[in-house]
Amino acid sequence: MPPLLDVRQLNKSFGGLQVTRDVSFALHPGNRVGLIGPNGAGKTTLINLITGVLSPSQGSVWLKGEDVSHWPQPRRVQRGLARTFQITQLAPSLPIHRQVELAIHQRSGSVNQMLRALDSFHAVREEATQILHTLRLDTLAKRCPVDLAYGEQRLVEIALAMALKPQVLLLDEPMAGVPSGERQVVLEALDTLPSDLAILMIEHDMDLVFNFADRMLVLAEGAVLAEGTPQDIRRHPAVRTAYLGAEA
Ligand SMILES: Nc1ncnc2c1ncn2[C@@H]1O[C@H](COP(=O)(O)OP(=O)(O)OP(=O)(O)O)[C@@H](O)[C@H]1O
Repeated sequence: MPPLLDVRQLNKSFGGLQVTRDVSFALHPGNRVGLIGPNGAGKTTLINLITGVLSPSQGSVWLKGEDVSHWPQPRRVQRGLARTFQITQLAPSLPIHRQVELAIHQRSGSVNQMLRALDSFHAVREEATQILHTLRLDTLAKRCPVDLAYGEQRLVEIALAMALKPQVLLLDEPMAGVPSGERQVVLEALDTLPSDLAILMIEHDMDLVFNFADRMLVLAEGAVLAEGTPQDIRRHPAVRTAYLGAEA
């Protein structure tokens, strides 16, 4: 079976500045891969190339055996790719259950259909309830993001991504801005994600990413500096010098 996500020798330049250099890696069902690198290493650019915000200068992106390098973002979502964002993108005053329902409607293409069987609305409601339950957000279903703690808002972002039924999930700094008292809730929710989902996590919180990932990818100056198990990466001399420094 082809990988769920296959990134092949990706290169991206902005004018004379090359920010992605020959990056290749693959994700298979159940993989938990951590993507780390110093500021400006090219992590966000790589995510943008994978999701279709940017087109590669060279190289290609494959989803389930199909070259999607020039597909628009929504078509990549339909093929099983979802992402969360570094900064929360939630509608502040819409109850979270509604937001998840809307994402499900969007996935199933029914958001613009005026005449629909009541049954299908019921099914969407049930599915939204299930997603919120899995992420332990059931008690907050009727609340709006504006009334939630920041860590809870990050979980709603993950719920919205899960409503797209992805096979590959890109988590862009899920802990960004989450106060220490709320981190455990986020950690526990990440553990509830389906085991066959392939996840690529960008995260500056080293403890989190090293615990979460079974494989690490280290970017430096746009290129893959090292790849391996978290244990290998902690010991890797070039990574220690270039990135982890005193933290290693
Ligand atoms: N649209 C653009 N035009 C020109 N240069 C860009 C553009 N987007 C990113 N860059 C440059 O590409 C390099 C990589 O940026 P990128 O945001 O991908 O890094 P990053 O690893 O995500 O950094 P951070 O951890 O700070 O978010 C940086 O030098 C940045 O200034």
